[in-house]
Amino acid sequence: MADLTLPALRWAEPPEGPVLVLLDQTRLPAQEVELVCTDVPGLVGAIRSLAVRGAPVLGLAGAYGVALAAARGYDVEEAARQLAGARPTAVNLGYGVRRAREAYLAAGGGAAGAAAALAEARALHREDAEAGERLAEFGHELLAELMPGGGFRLLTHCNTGSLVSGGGGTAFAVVRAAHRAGELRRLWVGETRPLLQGARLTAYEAAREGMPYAVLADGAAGSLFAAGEVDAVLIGADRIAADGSVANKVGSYPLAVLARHHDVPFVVVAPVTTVDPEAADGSAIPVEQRPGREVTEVRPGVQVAPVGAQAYNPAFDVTPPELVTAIVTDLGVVSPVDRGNLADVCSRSRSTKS
Ligand SMILES: CSC[C@@H](O)[C@@H](O)C(=O)COP(=O)(O)O
Repeated sequence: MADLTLPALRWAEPPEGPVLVLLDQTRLPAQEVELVCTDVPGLVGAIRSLAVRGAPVLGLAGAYGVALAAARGYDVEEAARQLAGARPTAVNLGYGVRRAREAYLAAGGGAAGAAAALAEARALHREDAEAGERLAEFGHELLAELMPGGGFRLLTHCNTGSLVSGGGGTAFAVVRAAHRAGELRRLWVGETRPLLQGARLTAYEAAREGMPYAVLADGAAGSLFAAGEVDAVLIGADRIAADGSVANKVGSYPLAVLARHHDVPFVVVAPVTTVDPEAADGSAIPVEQRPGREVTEVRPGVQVAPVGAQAYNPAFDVTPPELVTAIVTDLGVVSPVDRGNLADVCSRSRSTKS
């Protein structure tokens, strides 16, 4: 099977010095353009503008960002602080920064520290790709248990494919596994207002894979459920609290409510690096508020609301554990209402992070 995954980022060492090369996700699907980051402010800007986005790959960007700062002789502590603060919700960003920074310090800084930070970023990259393979396997098995016989009609939100990871992604990796097994009847792709990660990015990845997919306006999800057209919802996560509350792209929570009303499984797919055992519940998860113009404009400079309109633009919402059927992690599938089980995953996650 051809490898259709897209490298969201890569480290390169041209003669002018090391760089982090990003596939600029703000330009997809119209253009496949690379964005070359030579310094930390450039990378922080790319993270904030969503040129690179999605929880696991933010962890990689953070780790490579520390390696970049170290390799180019910048102040690594300041770089780590700026990178970790670039976006607040995805716990993976701080995790990636921390791992590379600790490797740098443990090697004594300088050139040895720079080499250690890069080696750590590369290790995280490999681990994330491996985690994606396990997510696909466990998630695919879960689909077969929930809906024996295949022919799945799956609804997803935002973008969770290879653009968000060092490998095949999270929820989209499960969809891909079902598709490759000939079991995907339809992938419903929520457009994901306001920045359209579903319509622009998930549809782009689905098209590359030759999946039977259709894009819907977010507001059309209700009538789609009512028509009995959805067998399961599969989404990713930016941070999962210890009680199983799931922060993900805004619009996920309404889908969970709809899924419960229509008795449809609502499944979250995320590596354990996305579990934050220090967040006791959803109220402890910081939700990023983004500029109102993302809502009042259809694209930069093209206003759809009256000039001066106020806007409410949280980037994420939090789904309470009682609405989540299952969380597929790379260590296994857990039910968030079974607290003991999730606590066990959290503690295994903690030991792999230390
Ligand atoms: C593994 S992908 C899970 C989430 O990171 C994804 O669904 C999401 O909400 C990304 O939001 P974004 O604002 O595009 O970074």
